[in-house]
Amino acid sequence: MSKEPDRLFAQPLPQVPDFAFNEDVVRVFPDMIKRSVPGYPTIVENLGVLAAQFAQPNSVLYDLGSSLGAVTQALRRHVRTDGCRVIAVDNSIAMVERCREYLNGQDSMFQELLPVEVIEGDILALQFAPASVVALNFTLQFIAPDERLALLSRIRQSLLPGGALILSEKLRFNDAEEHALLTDLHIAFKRANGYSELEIAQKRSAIENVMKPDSLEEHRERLLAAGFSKVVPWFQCLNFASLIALP
Ligand SMILES: Nc1ncnc2c1ncn2[C@@H]1O[C@H](C[S@+](CC[C@H]([NH3+])C(=O)[O-])CC(=O)[O-])[C@@H](O)[C@H]1O
Ligand SMILES: O=C(O)C(=O)Cc1ccccc1
Repeated sequence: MSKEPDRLFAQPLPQVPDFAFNEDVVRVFPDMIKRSVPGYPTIVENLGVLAAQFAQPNSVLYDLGSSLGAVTQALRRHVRTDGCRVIAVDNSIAMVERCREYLNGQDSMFQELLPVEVIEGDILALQFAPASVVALNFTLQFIAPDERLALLSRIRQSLLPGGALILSEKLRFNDAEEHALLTDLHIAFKRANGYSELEIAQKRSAIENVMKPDSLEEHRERLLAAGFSKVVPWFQCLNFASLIALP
């Protein structure tokens, strides 16, 4: 994957455009997500470990909003269950092209990886096959809030017994003090990773219209409303968390 550093918001912009997963973002994405999301490498690596516990024979593992395929590759490395295959889906053409290149490269270096198909498409329009693992790793927060319940319900319907949805998201907090503290600590994390005050401010204004985080309580209630029976948080670092939802 590209090692180009993220300097997308380093210069003052007369008007900060809404954030989009375009070519410019794709080029710097691995650096951007690692320096912006506390715990990201831990979440991705352990998603593979978790998935191996839920994978059922002859089923599909979905990586929804796959970006450059980091989660897909963790699934392919850890899951050894017979007859499993991974379907990665993203609606950014730029992401999908680079994702296919990356995964092809991995195929030429390692044997025994699960087969994978990378689909360019909207996860809201996807026809789900019977699935044992569905990963939504920092993707639901970019889906329009009024579409989220229907999407989770369709995922729930596609899940096989013994399977799981793994949902990672940036969190918002209903308690104003808790929200302010964790937001400040996230800014400190970004600063410690070399982002300037200008970069932090411009990125914040770029994402505010396109990325709408929910609280942990909202996630839990919506997952239960979608038909999941149990919601178990397994990771939190500052205002970023990952949940296991069981069918
Ligand atoms: N409706 C949609 N349909 C398909 N894809 C979508 C949609 N909306 C957004 N996306 C895609 O969801 C991804 C979200 S990034 C996921 C990181 C990855 N999971 C990772 O673990 O590296 C999260 C982030 O950058 O914070 C982008 O690639 C979008 O194009
Ligand atoms: O950068 C941030 O503040 C975030 O909340 C995370 C993020 C990471 C990558 C793309 C968009 C948002």
